[in-house]
Amino acid sequence: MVEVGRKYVFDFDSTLTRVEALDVLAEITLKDKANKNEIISEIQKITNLGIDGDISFTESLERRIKLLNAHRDNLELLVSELRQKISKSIESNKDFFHNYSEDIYVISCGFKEFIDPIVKEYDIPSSRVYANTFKFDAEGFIIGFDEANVLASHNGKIECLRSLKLEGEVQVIGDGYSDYVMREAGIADKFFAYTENISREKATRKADHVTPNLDEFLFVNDLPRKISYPKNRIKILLLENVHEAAFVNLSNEGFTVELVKSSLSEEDLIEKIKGVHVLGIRSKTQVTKKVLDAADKLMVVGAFCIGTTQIDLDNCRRKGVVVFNAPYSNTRSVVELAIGQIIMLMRSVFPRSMEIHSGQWNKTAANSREVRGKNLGIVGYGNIGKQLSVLAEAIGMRVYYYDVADQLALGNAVKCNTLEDLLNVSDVVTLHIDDNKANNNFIGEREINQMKDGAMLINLARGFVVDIPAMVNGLKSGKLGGAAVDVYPEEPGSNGNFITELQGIPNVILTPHVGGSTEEAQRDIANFVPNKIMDYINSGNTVDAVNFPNIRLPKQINAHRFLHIHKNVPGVMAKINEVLARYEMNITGQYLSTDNEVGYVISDLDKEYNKEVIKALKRIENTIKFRVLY
Ligand SMILES: NC(=O)c1ccc[n+]([C@@H]2O[C@H](COP(=O)([O-])OP(=O)(O)OC[C@H]3O[C@@H](n4cnc5c(N)ncnc54)[C@H](O)[C@@H]3O)[C@@H](O)[C@H]2O)c1
Ligand SMILES: O=C(O)CC[C@@H](O)C(=O)O
Repeated sequence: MVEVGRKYVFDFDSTLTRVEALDVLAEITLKDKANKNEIISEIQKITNLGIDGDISFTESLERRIKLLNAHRDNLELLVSELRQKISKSIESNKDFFHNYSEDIYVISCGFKEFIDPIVKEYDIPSSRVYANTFKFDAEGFIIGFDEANVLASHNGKIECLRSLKLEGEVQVIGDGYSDYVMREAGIADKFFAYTENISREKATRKADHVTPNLDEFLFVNDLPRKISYPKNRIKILLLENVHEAAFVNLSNEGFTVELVKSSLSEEDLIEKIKGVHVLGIRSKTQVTKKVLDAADKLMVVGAFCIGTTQIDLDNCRRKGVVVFNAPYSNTRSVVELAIGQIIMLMRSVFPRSMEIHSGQWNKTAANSREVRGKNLGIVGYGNIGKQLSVLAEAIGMRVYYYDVADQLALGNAVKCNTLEDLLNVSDVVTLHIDDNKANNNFIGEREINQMKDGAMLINLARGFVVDIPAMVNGLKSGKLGGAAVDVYPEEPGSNGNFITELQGIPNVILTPHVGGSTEEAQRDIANFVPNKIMDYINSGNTVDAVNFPNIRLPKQINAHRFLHIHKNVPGVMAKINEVLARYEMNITGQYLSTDNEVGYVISDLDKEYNKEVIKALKRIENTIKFRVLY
């Protein structure tokens, strides 16, 4: 045991449990009352006034007990409900209460009738629980409390703790001002404001340390704990207005998350990335070598989109930074937009719409054609190209496709052996090739000339795949009958002014890179990518990482997990096992995956370990990153 003589004084309501017990009791006793909600909110109001010290505690207790109208028989159900409502990190660190039982006290203004049975399961005996007791009438109704108990009076916790005459450093852990006062009175040495369930400004402002969970408390005290590094210490920076569900998902997991609406320039990101463990971006933010060099803590980059060429994937890998993306979430959205654009272009809807906006009625069938029976050329038959193929056939189009990879035709789609074959035959050409830099100016003057006269060109892939001046010439000369462009060689980092040579050309639909920007897609991405991030941080899983050896692992129970990322050179694995053997660690599972440059080894170990083993593992030559999970 680390610190001899230190004493830990815990509050009960909203600290050891996620709730205020009297609120739960109110739910039980008032469940059949018509005005239940009103009474409960009145009780909560009174509870908060008492906790923050705005009314005397005695008054708060008296008023609540009257409103509660509870009976002794209700207490059994209350205890069983409270058992389900132990704070998450208290529950996961039950061993701490077991191992330090002698040094742990509960001082609460709640009631022993429900606190004792709960904390007993955490090895805190009734003799170290200081709390109020109820008074019952002859029929068993709760009619009051023992007024002689110091805890029934204002700031009673001070007197209670004083009377205990505890020796050694006394640390108080609680959510309320009434816990802080013990520190203010000089009887406790430190006050930890416990915010896992509620954050009370009055308590956090005064605290020596704000602890969002027990993991953090154990971490700062260097005490044994369930997870080696508290999640609240993991900083996540989300840029480019990613869907707020991502913020909610990651915050609920306990991480510290910051949301920024726009992308950041390289210079600003270099400044901001310091201390960040996880970076979330979309297509605009460039994660360059310089950014990575400035990133002292970075473990993961989450691309909340499909494309990843904005990220220096190789340098990420070399630095042990794992990159995830969302390869499927927005594909349907892009496909639906493509279908809409095909129809709008073929019917010349935008010129007709522009005319009428400027006060002109031009009812005509010129340049207005059905899509039924027309040839659609899909370039890039991947996740988007294939879905589009199916939907386009469903509205009667004949689909041709071209892909550098050997892709199986869906439905009646016809595979073209060359791009030229596809361009020659298509009434509409739509681009869905990936964001590989080799695709720069993939469609230029030569390719446009290979298209049918008056054919349409759609680019929903990446701006740089089309030579814009060639496209402009094609449109102005009439070679192209129209175009829809969603992506541009240079796109702004945030909303505002934007100039392109394509502006003002008839039958050209311009959208600001919104192919994947639907509520459905963004919400799906905001679940998908955070899940990947959490899985990596919590278990070490790298399944679906775009730049890293993939390992899928079960969550380990009752084991320690060491994650070792190293340069893939001969002998590292042997050295890892040599160190583990030297420290007599028993390996219960070991997983290795490598690529040309990097090796990723996960070792599960079944016993308490000497901290020196960690230093020794970090010292192994060619180590890139090392992390202990639990
Ligand atoms: N506009 C938007 O908002 C938006 C949204 C999502 C995706 N995208 C972009 O759409 C594109 C397609 O996405 P996906 O998920 O279908 O990708 P994918 O990787 O599943 O498919 C791309 C296909 O293109 C093929 N390909 C690559 N280069 C080629 C070339 N030179 N010639 C022929 N085929 C080639 C690949 O073999 C692959 O089959 C990507 O560039 C992506 O970034 C844009
Ligand atoms: O949302 C974005 O910024 C990019 C959308 C799209 O281009 C993608 O790569 O998924």
